[in-house]
Amino acid sequence: MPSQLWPYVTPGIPDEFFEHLPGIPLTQREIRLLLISQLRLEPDSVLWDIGAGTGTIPVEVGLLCPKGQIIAVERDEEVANLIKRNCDRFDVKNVEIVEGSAPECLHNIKTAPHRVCIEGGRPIQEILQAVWQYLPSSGRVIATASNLESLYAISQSFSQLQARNIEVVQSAVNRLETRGFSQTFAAVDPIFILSGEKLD
Ligand SMILES: C[S@@+](CC[C@H](N)C(=O)[O-])C[C@H]1O[C@@H](n2cnc3c(N)ncnc32)[C@H](O)[C@@H]1O
Repeated sequence: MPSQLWPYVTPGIPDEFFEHLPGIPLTQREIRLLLISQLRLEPDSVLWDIGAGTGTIPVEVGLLCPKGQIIAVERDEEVANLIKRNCDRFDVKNVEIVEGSAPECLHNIKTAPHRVCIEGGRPIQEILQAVWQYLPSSGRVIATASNLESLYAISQSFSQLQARNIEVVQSAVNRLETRGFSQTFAAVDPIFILSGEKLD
């Protein structure tokens, strides 16, 4: 049953459709689309979204893969409640919210992941190493970096974990905005998206 708020089968929900709290990060639409495409989801994939924030990824993936299962991990209680409200807003039923800090809370999750999205989870190297223990062969991890230190940390971890088929993409997105009397292109913050697979 498609959501009334987003009745389309394609992802790409406008940012302003989500409930958004001041100071709580939200992955902007075009970046979200890149992340979702890199996840290479199957209809029944189990996705762990670590550092789920406003919950835009669980909502989009929940609508895209109604037979899949999304585990949204978020350390902040107020933000975890926001994820729940955003899932309710889009009538998404296949998201379980785990409130806790990764990597410590990961052992509470009952279902192993086929795909893992790590966005903003700190400490990133420890999270990646922990996630790798739960990931089955052919499982896939994507992680984002907004600065050189995170880019290096993720890249080094992938190398230590012997991740295969590594890809790195940097976004460059501009949106037309009205500023005063002008129509101006404004840059969406660029981000690196790294992906790697576990192949035994
Ligand atoms: C960049 S935001 C994610 C935005 C999200 N993808 C969205 O679209 O709304 C990162 C989130 O990760 C959470 N976080 C950071 N470190 C964490 C950790 N170790 N365990 C769980 N959550 C964490 C923060 O509280 C924050 O809400």
